Amino acid sequence: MSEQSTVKGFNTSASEKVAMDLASAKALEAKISVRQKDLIFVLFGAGGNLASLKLFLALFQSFKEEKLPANFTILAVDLNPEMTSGSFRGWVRQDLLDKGPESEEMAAFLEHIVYFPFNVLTGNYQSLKDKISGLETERKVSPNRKIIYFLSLLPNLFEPTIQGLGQAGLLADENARLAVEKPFGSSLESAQKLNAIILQYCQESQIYRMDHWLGKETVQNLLNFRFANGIFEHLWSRQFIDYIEITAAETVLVPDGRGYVGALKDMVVNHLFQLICLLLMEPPNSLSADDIRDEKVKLLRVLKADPKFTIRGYYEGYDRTEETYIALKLMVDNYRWQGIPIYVRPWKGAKNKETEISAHFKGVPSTLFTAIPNTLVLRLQPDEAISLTWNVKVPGEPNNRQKSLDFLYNSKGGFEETIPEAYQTLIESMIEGDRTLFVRADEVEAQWAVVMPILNHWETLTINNGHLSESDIVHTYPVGSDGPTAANQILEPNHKWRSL
Ligand SMILES: NC(=O)C1=CN([C@@H]2O[C@H](COP(=O)(O)OP(=O)(O)OC[C@H]3O[C@@H](n4cnc5c(N)ncnc54)[C@H](OP(=O)(O)O)[C@@H]3O)[C@@H](O)[C@H]2O)C=CC1
Ligand SMILES: O=C1O[C@H](COP(=O)(O)O)[C@@H](O)[C@H](O)[C@H]1O
Repeated sequence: MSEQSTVKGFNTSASEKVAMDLASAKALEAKISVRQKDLIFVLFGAGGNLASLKLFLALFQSFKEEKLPANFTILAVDLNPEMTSGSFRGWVRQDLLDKGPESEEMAAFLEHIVYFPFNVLTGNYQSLKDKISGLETERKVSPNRKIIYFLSLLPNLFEPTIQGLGQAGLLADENARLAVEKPFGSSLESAQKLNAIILQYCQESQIYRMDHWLGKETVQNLLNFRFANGIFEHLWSRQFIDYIEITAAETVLVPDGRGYVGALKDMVVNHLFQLICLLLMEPPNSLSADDIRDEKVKLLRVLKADPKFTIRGYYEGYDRTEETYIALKLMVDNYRWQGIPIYVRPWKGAKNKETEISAHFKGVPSTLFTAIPNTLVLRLQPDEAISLTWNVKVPGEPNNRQKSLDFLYNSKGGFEETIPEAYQTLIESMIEGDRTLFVRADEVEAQWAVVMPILNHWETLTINNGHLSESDIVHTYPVGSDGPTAANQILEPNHKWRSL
């Protein structure tokens, strides 16, 4: 009989324990190897929103958890020529204090930041190169250090920056990595152009295209949910599922700043398509970055959008043109999913922030019971959870009542671990050189190809011909609502949006 011990409430056999010990030893080995290789993290747009909201916090958290190399420097690049390393550190310090308590590690972390004023459009990249060489000497950085160029810039600055870095020879270095924030282009053509420019100067293996949703634990958990549990995968097809619904409701309104591109380009062509891929793709041959991405691309190539099944909206009081709401009916033209609608609807100005996937199962034949079909809800944020509705007999009555069986992804569900911020996970993966959570060039292009029929159709619309169909009108909706009611028109009979 095998020796049993209890780990977090589960019985664990000796062989399972050995496997767990080996996994922890491997993780420790990876951590040690990351800490031993020096790092220069060149952050373009270091004074911007994303840096302030997420990036410095993520870097600081990794620093506290000793997941950054012992010798690392953050070269913070931004426009302001008045700023010095001292004043910039003060800005970052205040930013961190706005989000959490003072801690003894903060001063030590800030010492690793050096500010460099540089205009990516007009600057001389040789001066950036010299700055980096100077830091390497000053800070005794080893010649085989890693260097990450992280473009936290508005998209119109990606191409000139990559060209500048490339022409200065900064990307030719085999230890150089390039991280590019979304959006990757604004159409298939522009995405192809951006990819071509990137690939002119780098190998695909050096590139980390960021979609921060891939760093979310609940998004990663989609693979575990599907491929580590025997029960659902057998039901995961057109035979048992009636339709799938993805809701991404945000309370925030469109920020005043620049760069909002509308719900389709901002949310669907990256975050929501990534969810759809992980949810519907075939099992990958392995968990390697390329095996997973191969399956995602295969799925994207059969994902179909139709402008006729699209509803656009913007919230009342909005004074710009890009839609703040979109609802789409998508179809997957393959053996497993043919005929099953995938409805998606992201919007801003919702009552609550909620991101969830609902798989609505087919009902039972109605000869014995009247029952509500089962729904499996994967709740990605906030209050991460998995919930299954089922029908149960009401005591003393012949009827059924719908109940739900809930698993909470927190301490109540048996997880004491804190869920890391997506950007922390992504930055650590990038340092380790693991590209699983990043988007490949062909994946980006396949994503854009799905929505091109919609974008092309929108281009051809003449707004004032008086005969616009529902799918061509941009509907309004009140802030705090579930979006325009016109979204019901793209649903097939007996399908319903879940109410929030
Ligand atoms: N904010 C967010 O929550 C998210 C953002 N993203 C993506 O991250 C990227 C950055 O977004 P965000 O931080 O919001 O943008 P911001 O405009 O806030 O930040 C960009 C920074 O770059 C600076 N900058 C502008 N022009 C130049 C230049 N020519 N040379 C050097 N620096 C320059 C800006 O300075 P100045 O302000 O003085 O112009 C600013 O500090 C975008 O691609 C966005 O789509 C992705 C996910 C979420
Ligand atoms: O990339 C983006 O994502 C956010 C939503 O991300 P979340 O982590 O807060 O769920 C969205 O508000 C923003 O418009 C978009 O660019």
